[in-house]
Amino acid sequence: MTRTAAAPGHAVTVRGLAIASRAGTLVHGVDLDVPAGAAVGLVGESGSGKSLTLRSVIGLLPRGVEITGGSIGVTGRLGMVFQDPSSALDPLVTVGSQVIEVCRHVRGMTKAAARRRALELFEEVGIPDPERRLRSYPHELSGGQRQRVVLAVALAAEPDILLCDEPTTALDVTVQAQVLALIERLRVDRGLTVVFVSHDLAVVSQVCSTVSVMQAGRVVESGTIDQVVGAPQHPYTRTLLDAVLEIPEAGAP
Ligand SMILES: Nc1ncnc2c1ncn2[C@@H]1O[C@H](COP(=O)(O)OP(=O)(O)OP(=O)(O)O)[C@@H](O)[C@H]1O
Repeated sequence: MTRTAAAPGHAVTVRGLAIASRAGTLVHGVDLDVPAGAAVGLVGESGSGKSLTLRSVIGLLPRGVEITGGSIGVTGRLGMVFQDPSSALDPLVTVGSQVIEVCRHVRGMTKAAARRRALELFEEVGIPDPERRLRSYPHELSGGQRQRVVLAVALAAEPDILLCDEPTTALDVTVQAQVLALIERLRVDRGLTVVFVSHDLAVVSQVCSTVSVMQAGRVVESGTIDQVVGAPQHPYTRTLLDAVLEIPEAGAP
């Protein structure tokens, strides 16, 4: 496996990525192009290889799973947001300290500067009463607020590229929409590049301009959201779309 810079104008370029465990190949020759500043989705059912593909970009594969072929190009600093905000945060440390730690150790700030920065980051991600919230423990916050804290922790390292693995799946629908809107605002305001993994094509459509559909470790279709949702070419994409269309609209009879 070779690690290089991304292709010109891109934040991430993956070519022919193969990932395997002792049991066999899990991801087969995946290509992915993520233009700088864009939001690109990876969608597919559980086990299709989305998470392993995303994790290989940041070099965080589980034990016993390794990259066996291909190349990954990255230009910029990477940050990652996981599905479950509870496991991403230390339950015994105040949420403010968790952001301050990153500012101090990754950005080399003094304690006072790191605290000021943590306050700014809490404001940026829309945590109400941020001064007081800095002193809260994770269990004292709602799921949506915890995921905002997780975003603040990720942003504290000043990433250029945010890798999101099902960041809203554990949240109820209204809160999910708020967190998706926040990710979109952060992308626009900060010029972040976003790679967004979800099993839900509707969620990906809210954040991303292009999407790759994965099935059984392969990309079976990719294109703009309009192309993939409007005129799906692969039968598996149609199955994913049908699953979305079966969900009744809120307030529908
Ligand atoms: N630690 C591991 N050891 C062995 N196989 C694994 C490991 N993690 C994942 N796999 C296998 O790799 C394949 C792809 O998993 P991956 O987590 O990328 O799928 P996914 O599409 O992200 O699904 P999910 O949303 O459930 O995480 C699956 O068949 C899974 O069983």
